[in-house]
Amino acid sequence: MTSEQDRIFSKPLAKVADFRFDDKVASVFPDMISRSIPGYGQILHTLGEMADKVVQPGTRVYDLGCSLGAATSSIRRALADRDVTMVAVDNSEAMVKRARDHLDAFVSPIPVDLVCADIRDIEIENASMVVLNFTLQFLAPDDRDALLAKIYQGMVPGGLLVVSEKLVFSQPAIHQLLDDLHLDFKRANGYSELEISQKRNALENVMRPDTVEQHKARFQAAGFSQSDLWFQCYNFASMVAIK
Ligand SMILES: Nc1ncnc2c1ncn2[C@@H]1O[C@H](C[S@+](CC[C@H]([NH3+])C(=O)[O-])CC(=O)[O-])[C@@H](O)[C@H]1O
Ligand SMILES: O=C(O)C(=O)Cc1ccccc1
Repeated sequence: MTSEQDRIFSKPLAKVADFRFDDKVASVFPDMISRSIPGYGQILHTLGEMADKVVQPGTRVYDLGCSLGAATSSIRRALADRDVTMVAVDNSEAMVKRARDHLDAFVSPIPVDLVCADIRDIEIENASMVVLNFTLQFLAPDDRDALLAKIYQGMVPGGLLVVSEKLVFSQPAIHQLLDDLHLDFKRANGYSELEISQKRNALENVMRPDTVEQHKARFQAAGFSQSDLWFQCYNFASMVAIK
């Protein structure tokens, strides 16, 4: 369960391949994500606090695109001995393999059904909380509406959906400013210009962020009666939607 420093893009690459959640990425993931996403730790902590308020007994909590299970762990810790089942899903075998060890390291009576599957293919049932923590942006844009509709259908009344994402902005000067601040955040966390630009190229075809307006319209189209932003740092945000 050792986690190393992310140096994946530190050497010049002849050709930058599309970013994949493979073994190499999984082995450095905690370091990579905490040095890349401003507010990541704060968001994880708050997911636990939100769970404490909204999760209903006898229901399920879903963590979709769970990677190593960081959001699941935070929520599971906060829920202590509540009568709930957690379902954590990721389609990267490398991630799921390691997630098991991370989850086993914390003793809890709350069972976690850890599934290696595409979140577009799984059933969602009896959910009082669903988390998409930086996952929706990796889905083909055309598949996003259907996923949200499926989540809505599988939730109990009063259930909470949390969606954290990188954002883009329709106003170009705002976009530039917030993107620059994010790049400074990565520099301050020790990433070189080469690492930053090669990773950016690798993500170009794989991660397609939406505007906050697109997210809000999607929540509404899926049926959610209320939604809003609860956290933003630069071009990274987390939103809540309530059934
Ligand atoms: N269609 C899909 N089906 C299942 N999993 C998918 C799919 N597409 C992508 N993934 C998975 O979504 C995760 C996105 S990372 C989430 C961080 C985590 N939530 C965290 O709170 O630490 C975010 C990031 O790296 O920026 C990866 O593990 C992918 O394998
Ligand atoms: O690194 C970045 O610039 C990102 O936008 C976020 C990210 C973090 C971890 C894996 C993939 C993307």
